[in-house]
Amino acid sequence: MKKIRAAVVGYGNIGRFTIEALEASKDFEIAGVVRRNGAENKPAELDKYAVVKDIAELKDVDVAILATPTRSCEEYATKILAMGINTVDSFDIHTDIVKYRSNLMTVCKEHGTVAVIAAGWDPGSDSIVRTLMESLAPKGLSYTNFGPGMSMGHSVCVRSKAGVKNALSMTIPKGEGIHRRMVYVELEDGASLDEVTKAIKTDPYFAHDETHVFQVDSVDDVRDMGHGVNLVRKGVSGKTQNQRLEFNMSINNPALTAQVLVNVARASMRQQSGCYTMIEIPVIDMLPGDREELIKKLV
Ligand SMILES: NC(=O)C1=CN([C@@H]2O[C@H](COP(=O)(O)OP(=O)(O)OC[C@H]3O[C@@H](n4cnc5c(N)ncnc54)[C@H](OP(=O)(O)O)[C@@H]3O)[C@@H](O)[C@H]2O)C=CC1
Ligand SMILES: N[C@@H](CCCC(=O)C(=O)O)C(=O)O
Repeated sequence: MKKIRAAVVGYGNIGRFTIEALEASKDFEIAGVVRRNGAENKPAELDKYAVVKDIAELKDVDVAILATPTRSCEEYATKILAMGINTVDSFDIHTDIVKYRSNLMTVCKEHGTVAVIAAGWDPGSDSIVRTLMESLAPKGLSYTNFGPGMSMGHSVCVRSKAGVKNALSMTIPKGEGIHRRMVYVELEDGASLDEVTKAIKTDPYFAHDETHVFQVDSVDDVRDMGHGVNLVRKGVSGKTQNQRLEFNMSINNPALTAQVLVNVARASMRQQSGCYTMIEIPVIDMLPGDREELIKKLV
């Protein structure tokens, strides 16, 4: 059976774990890795792969897995979809997803391609769990409680601020879906902690949460990429009250995100052209293998 040829765009945390997830998936082959500086300082583990500056240098790519900062996803996706290549990403600014979907929908329809967006674990697999819980108890309240753990999106956001050399943003659950952000920054020489703190606290990633910023000598010394979630819903099925539903997971954040990206890359090959979030795709399309075998095993 023909393998799906995937390119990985961006080789940071999610990019590294995406290569591992692709290597572990028998139905994929790696077309190459796209990096801003191409093959310059190519890491040893990428020896057997093409590392290029532009995806146009790779042959027969079916799907590009965007492992870039969320704020760069739209630019990469728009360009790559227009080349006739599907894209998947883990865009995680919840309030901008509807607009992003609408923008990419137009590009996908014009070029006959598929984009799967907001496909990590939150947004992503948690979105599917929230949808399922809401269907099981249509009236009621759901809460998504993260961590404690490292938010990759918030850490990327802090690293993009002037004067920041490296950063870690920890998400601390305060209950009922409210979180505190504990941010650890390593500063460039001469950078002002006050100015960096102001830039962080006014960014939409942080503006709505209690946020504390601390300067450290080495982010590497304090970083741990573990994270997790506790999703709860208490509600009403039909006319019956007090239905309590819960989903928990404790994970390595980039490893889980990368696995989801590979799953939706596979699913992208099975959809009509258009832009999708994970709740719009049949979950079975995310798994490899024969459909009837999967039904026999899982249903
Ligand atoms: N939905 C979800 O559940 C989750 C979503 N995410 C999202 O994944 C994103 C990536 O996280 P992570 O892998 O930790 O980030 P990293 O900073 O480690 O990696 C991003 C990579 O993208 C490339 N890149 C392209 N454009 C830029 C740019 N303008 N600035 C910096 N790097 C750029 C770089 O690779 P190169 O140098 O090779 O070009 C860089 O290493 C986050 O922004 C987050 O929003 C993460 C976890 C969960
Ligand atoms: N999008 C998150 C994953 C979900 C956890 C989260 O949103 C948080 O810790 O704030 C991430 O980038 O790590």
